[in-house]
Amino acid sequence: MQNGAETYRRIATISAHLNPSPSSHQMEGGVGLSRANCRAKGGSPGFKVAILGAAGGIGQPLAMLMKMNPLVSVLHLYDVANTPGVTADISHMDTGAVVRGFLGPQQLEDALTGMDLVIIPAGVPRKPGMTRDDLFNINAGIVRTLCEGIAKCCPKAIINIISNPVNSTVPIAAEVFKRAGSFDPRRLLGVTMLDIVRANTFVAEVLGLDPREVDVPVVGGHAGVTILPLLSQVKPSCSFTTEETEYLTSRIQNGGTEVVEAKAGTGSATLSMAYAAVKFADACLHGLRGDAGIVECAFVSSQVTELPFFASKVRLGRNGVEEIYPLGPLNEYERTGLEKAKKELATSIQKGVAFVKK
Ligand SMILES: NC(=O)c1ccc[n+]([C@@H]2O[C@H](COP(=O)([O-])OP(=O)(O)OC[C@H]3O[C@@H](n4cnc5c(N)ncnc54)[C@H](O)[C@@H]3O)[C@@H](O)[C@H]2O)c1
Ligand SMILES: O=C(O)C[C@H](O)C(=O)O
Repeated sequence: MQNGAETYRRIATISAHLNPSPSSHQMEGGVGLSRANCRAKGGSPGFKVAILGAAGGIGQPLAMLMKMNPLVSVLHLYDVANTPGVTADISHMDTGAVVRGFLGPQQLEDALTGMDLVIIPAGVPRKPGMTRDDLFNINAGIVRTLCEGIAKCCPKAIINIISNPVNSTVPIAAEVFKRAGSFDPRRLLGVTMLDIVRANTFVAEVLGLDPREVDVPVVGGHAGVTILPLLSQVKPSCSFTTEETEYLTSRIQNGGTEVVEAKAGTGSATLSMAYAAVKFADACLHGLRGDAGIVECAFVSSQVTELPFFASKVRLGRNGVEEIYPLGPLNEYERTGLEKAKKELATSIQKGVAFVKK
């Protein structure tokens, strides 16, 4: 038997579906706001997550996978195009998270207010022949604007930056937050998880193992020689010939280009990236929840080297990055790689900082 409140909830749901507010571009599963409020009040406890660039090649599968994450209670999908369709589609999945869509800059603040975690895959991808740095001119401005919104509306949120070039967009975000007086280095993380996912896969192939059993630390940054796999620290413990080391290092460093070339002008990695982004976001949410022993590699504000940002293993907790681990013992091949990585990283970091300061 239905009680009065339940009957009211059902009538409100049906009426919202039949009479969506024509003045509102903000979408609750494509049907209007009253249903959103109704469901959100009764919704399961969990974290509020926003995806900025949610209608893109990464954004869509990422939104789908986050809708399946039991730690997420509210999922905000923001883009400058196509969010109504993506929101309507994803909202029909019978999982716990309430989905709301936001379209265009006027709705950015609504999309961000109250968020615990903001994931940013907004921006243009590479075409064959381009470097990630070639994306700087367009993506730098996009990341700056989105981070200005974050500084205003959810300055305590954990930020996962996917937009390339990560080696510059993370420093851009940091400068924006510093200017706003809200920079907390623990809460800003560049997503390098795809490098780890690839490294685990390629190393497992060489070793004849299940990739789920393999753990390869990848440090430095997220472009070319700045992607530095530490093959001497692979778990389970193993060794590689010089030929294997060179093959694996090159394949891991060029994994993104391998996909860009295979996609022949239609974009870069989207599905494996969405998988990696969710793996990383899920680790951040487990940290936020207070789970112990959550360790992943990420590109963060760091003192592991003389550079202000560097990717290495970090422990995630209630405040984001709780601890940054040193690189551990490196062999001669890795030490040479580290010097090359640092040289390129220094330039990319400086370029990002200068972009906001100019
Ligand atoms: N960190 C990594 O490992 C990694 C991996 C793959 C791709 N990427 C990067 O992720 C970015 C997105 O790739 P994609 O394949 O999803 O591209 P895409 O073009 O398919 O999607 C990008 C989305 O961003 C949206 N967008 C553009 N400007 C925006 C703004 N101002 N605010 C909000 N949304 C905006 C677009 O409308 C589009 O929906 C690229 O920069 C790519 O290089 C990073
Ligand atoms: O390679 C790209 O441009 C996208 C991304 O950074 C990747 O590593 O796949």
